[in-house]
Amino acid sequence: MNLTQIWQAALGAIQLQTSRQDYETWLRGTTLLALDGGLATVGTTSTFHKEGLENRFMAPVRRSLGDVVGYPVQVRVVIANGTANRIENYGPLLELASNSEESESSDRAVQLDLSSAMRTGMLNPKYTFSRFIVGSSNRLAHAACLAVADNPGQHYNPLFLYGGVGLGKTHLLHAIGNYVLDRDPEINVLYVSSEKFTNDMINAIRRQQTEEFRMRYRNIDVLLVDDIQFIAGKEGTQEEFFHTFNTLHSAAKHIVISSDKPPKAIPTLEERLRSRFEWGLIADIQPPDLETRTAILRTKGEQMNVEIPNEVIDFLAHKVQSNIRELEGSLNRVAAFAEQHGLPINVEVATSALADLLGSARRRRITPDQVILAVSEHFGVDLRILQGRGRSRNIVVPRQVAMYLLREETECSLVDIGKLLGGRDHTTVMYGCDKISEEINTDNRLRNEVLSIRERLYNQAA
Ligand SMILES: Nc1ncnc2c1ncn2[C@@H]1O[C@H](COP(=O)(O)OP(=O)(O)OP(=O)(O)O)[C@@H](O)[C@H]1O
Repeated sequence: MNLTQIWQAALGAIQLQTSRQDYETWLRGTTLLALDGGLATVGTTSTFHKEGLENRFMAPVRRSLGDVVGYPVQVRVVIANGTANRIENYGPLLELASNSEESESSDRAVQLDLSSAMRTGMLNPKYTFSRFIVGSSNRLAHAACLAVADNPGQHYNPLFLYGGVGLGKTHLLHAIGNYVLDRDPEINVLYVSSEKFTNDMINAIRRQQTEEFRMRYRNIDVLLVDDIQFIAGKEGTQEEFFHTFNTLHSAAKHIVISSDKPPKAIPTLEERLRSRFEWGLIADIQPPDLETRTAILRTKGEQMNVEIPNEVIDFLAHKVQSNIRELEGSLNRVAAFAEQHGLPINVEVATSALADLLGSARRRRITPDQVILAVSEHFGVDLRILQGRGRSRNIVVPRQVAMYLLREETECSLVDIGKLLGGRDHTTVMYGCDKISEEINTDNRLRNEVLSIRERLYNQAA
């Protein structure tokens, strides 16, 4: 076995003993760099991750590695950049991303000279690359946007960004526009939401100005379209956008599109548009990890010129996990609350300022029994059958949904889940979790079932 294979095998064993969140945060981006005379060198991405691994995971890492190689090993952790496999596949992009000094200085220029933003009339001068914190959740999207901004019309055309609410899609679209204009004010950049595109088109038809509308949209060098999912189901808009897309693309003009889901998962999107959206590069933005949330809070605090103690940053970063807009909002709220009441910023004050938000976070303390019961009631499947050995078809999906929700909503490991659901093997559990997690992207009915069980769980625990 080579180092990668040894590490994959060891990680597989560690994954069984840790919660999903811990695995994703501390172990996923690591690599085995060397194994020499019983000393294993494990690479991770930051001091923060190194300390986390050393403090919490040395025993399982040593044990699992020892089991794989068949002799006892000592482990040391080092910081090695670019360890995540997914990222290594994008070497040229990363080079650009790490070499972004130039973009930072030009971003500063954009902030000082607001005139370029005024000229376009719609770019937010604060949404620049230098104000965008990069972490494992958005590294690919950021690197791809920087590559496009550096050479519009060249690679990754179209660039399709997708991700959940408040994760930075709009910020990145504006950052491309700001960067491009800062370098060359003559370039014709247009940022538009798909709703605005639709309204412009409807107005043009009403006023019999469709030629002007087409001229406007088809003479652009860099077209940035936000929230394309709203175009779904609107046949006339899709038709018009299809022609706009073709005209721009064939003239080597750049198109960057954002959406809350990948092209395949946008319902009622015409096939010819879907396939075009897949021509270039599709990059996702995931919810930020703890390290990125911490960095965002630190930077926002500095930008607000307010000193935020580390324990408050840590507190907020743990409480608000899935939406950067909410993360920023919580920081603003704490600062405003402290100022309003003449109090210092500390964890106690933050707890008071965010009382309602923390109420909703408490809801998330869900037990495995609650999950199994909620799934059983939702699908009308007897608890004993759900937790039994039977494999009839009508049980398989509810049981896989239970596996998925136990993995997502509780601290259960794959092995624990297997025990709860009829003494199943961890690979069966992993297969079930992966299957549901993929299918809810494309199967609306299943997604709604999972959402409604989740809602029931959150309401119960509130
Ligand atoms: N990586 C980041 N670094 C710094 N700030 C960020 C980052 N990601 C998002 N933000 C900030 O979070 C807020 C929400 O981001 P944005 O509006 O770009 O999200 P979005 O993905 O477009 O959301 P929506 O789906 O609601 O349109 C903005 O103020 C943005 O500046």
